[in-house]
Amino acid sequence: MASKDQENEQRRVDDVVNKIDKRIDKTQLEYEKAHNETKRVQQNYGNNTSVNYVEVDDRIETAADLQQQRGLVNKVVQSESIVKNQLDTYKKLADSPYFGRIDIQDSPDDKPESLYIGTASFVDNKENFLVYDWRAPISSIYYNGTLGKVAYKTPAGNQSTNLKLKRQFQISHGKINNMFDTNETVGDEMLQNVLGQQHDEVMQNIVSTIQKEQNDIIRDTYNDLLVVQGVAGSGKTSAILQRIAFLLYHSRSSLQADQIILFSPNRLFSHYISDVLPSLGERNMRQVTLQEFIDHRMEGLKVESLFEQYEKKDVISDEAKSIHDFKESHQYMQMIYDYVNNLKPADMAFQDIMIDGYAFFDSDVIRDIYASQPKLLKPAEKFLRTKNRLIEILKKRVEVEAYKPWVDNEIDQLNSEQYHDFMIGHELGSFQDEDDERFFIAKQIATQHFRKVYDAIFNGAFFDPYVQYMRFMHQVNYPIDVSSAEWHKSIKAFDSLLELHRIKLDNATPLLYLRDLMVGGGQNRNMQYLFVDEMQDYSIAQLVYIKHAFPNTKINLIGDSEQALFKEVQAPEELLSKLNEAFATKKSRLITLRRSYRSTYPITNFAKSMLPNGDDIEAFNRPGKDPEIIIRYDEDQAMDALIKTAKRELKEEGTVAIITKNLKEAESLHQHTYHELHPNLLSDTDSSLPKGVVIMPIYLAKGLEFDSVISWNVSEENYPNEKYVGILYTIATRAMHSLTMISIGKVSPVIANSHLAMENLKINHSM
Ligand SMILES: Nc1ncnc2c1ncn2[C@@H]1O[C@H](COP(=O)(O)OP(=O)(O)OP(=O)(O)O)[C@@H](O)[C@H]1O
Repeated sequence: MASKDQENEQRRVDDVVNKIDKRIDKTQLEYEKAHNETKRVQQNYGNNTSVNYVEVDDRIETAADLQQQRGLVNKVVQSESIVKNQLDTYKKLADSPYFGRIDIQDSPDDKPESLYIGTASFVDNKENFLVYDWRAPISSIYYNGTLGKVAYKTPAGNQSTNLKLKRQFQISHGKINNMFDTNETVGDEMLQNVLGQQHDEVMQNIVSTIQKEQNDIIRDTYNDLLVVQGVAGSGKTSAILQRIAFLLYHSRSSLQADQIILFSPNRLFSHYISDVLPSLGERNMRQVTLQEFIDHRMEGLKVESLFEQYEKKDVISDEAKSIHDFKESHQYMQMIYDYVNNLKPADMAFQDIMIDGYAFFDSDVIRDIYASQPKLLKPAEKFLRTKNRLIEILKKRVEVEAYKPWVDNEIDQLNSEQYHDFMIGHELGSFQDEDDERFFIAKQIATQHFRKVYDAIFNGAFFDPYVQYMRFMHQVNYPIDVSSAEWHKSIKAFDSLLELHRIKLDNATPLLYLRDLMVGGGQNRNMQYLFVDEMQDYSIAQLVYIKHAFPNTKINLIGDSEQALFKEVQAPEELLSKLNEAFATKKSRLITLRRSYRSTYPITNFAKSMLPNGDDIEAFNRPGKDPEIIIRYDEDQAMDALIKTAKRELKEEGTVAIITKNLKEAESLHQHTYHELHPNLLSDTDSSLPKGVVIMPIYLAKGLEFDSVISWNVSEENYPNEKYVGILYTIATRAMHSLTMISIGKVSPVIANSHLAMENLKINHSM
């Protein structure tokens, strides 16, 4: 490219940066003004909150005043934060104002127009767009179109134009470091550059190099269910984060960041992606792991984690596995739904509400109240009405009780301080006579006495969801390959675990579903978008429950069936049809990403050769060294090799991860290498990635990436058959630049049986 071009472009950059700098100065002043205003109002509010409360009238006035003040504080805080955001955005733009340029010509008679695209818009004082936000409708041409006629969507309908030039820039500190003209959607040269860099502690946005298929994911506003199946490292997570930024821009007036929820695989991952949205000028969405979500709803019970379930996977019998699969199916959830909706009051697990050793409300009374509700109401509505009725009865009972001698006795024994406490909010003389005042206190004493009953009603404690779930299991049609003995054993096991306040994960979601359907609650109707990353690790039952919990959301499920650690691979189309059925969605779309960006060409080629359908994966052409396999014949030698390799990699690469099959292995490695490597052993409670060597079981490495990966003990003994391909594939694809595998003894057939794999490997028998 002629350097003249670059000079001209640099002049434009200088000019734009100059204007941005001036805007920064102006905005800085506005910010200071807003900040001072906030301080002033807050101080004023502070003074007002210390007013005298003695007189009732004063109090009312003060409350109204305070409310007004509080409103004012919120308003100024909000304006300050808007100006602060603007300032941050301008500062980012001043460093790198844009990354793309498109020249378009609507008709041959028009002069081509040059548009520059960056992470946010910048408009000069004369309303000229010097930079277009990457999410503006016109910017989609940059990501989608090759030169020639192109179409793009606008709120007013489809438009078309002629794309004459597409140029990419790498600008930092206001200087163009690189620029390329390209006919491709976003040229590989730029990608090579970005991908060749070392791993950052946190994930970076991909705004300047979004690929066409990723752009389809990002800009979809039509479908209610979007399923993205993409090979490892194809940018699924990157694309959905960009999508969230896009949605927040697209629906600015109706969508807030906290109306979007992302289910992420673990806390490390949550931390890893936490910078992407802020780097695009947006607030982070809500994030939760499945474990946190279920634990929160299962107060009081310890729920088995996905990781614990995974650790036990190897030792489970075929029949037990059938039961497990059954409980994780859509069919099982549907059975629960049908069961709940056809349940007769006589079969409901009501229980007495007890106080002082007697049944204040007998379960039969409760049952009768429930049974007297209109037949057509949903169970949860009947339940709510039952609660209301019980409260009514309780209130009447409290009034009657207030006249009883035991209450009189208690009043007589009150000291003056206790008496005064009961009178708070009621000035002396506000009652007609002494009896009136005494009754007022008597009612409070009786209410206090029956508080437990009130709480039990309020919390729905007159219904036992665990017993109900067991009754459900007793009557359900379990799969034919499961014997009656095994099924009943599983019910017993559920019961025994419950005694210990524990529950297995495959029972947790159906139980929660049953409870919510029976008693209501558990639903957040405010949430608008649901994202589930690493969806292959979720059962359909879990997804059904999550959707039930966020009923008004558009659903986005992102995953890679080949990386299934916890269950078998499922064909994406088959999965989509199951999901469509489970969610009853009308508008759905499956987007498949086949190109893998994370790893070098040799690593991706090796990883894909382990898979039966690996040829579908397209490796991005980034050169690098061949993966290496080190074979040793006893554990000590293997450990030596591991230490040497880790030291070497630490010198050459940034982050080094030793990844194991399970926690036990990780713990043992940590112990054995501690003095030599000072590694960090990561657990599922960790929320940030330390520097240096890290050791972790594969399920904690989900969604993450490292400059160098060492896969521990890929032997036949450890990974005996193709059931383990998902684990080995996931481990290999965490590596960006370097992959080493260590085997104690014969290598796993998953690796060895793939002739391509062995051809691609550098095999090392001595070191
Ligand atoms: N268009 C792109 N431009 C630049 N980098 C990209 C692009 N797409 C993906 N990448 C990079 O590739 C790597 C993998 O991306 P990401 O983690 O989003 O993939 P993934 O499909 O979610 O992976 P996995 O399923 O293996 O966890 C990241 O380093 C990301 O920055």
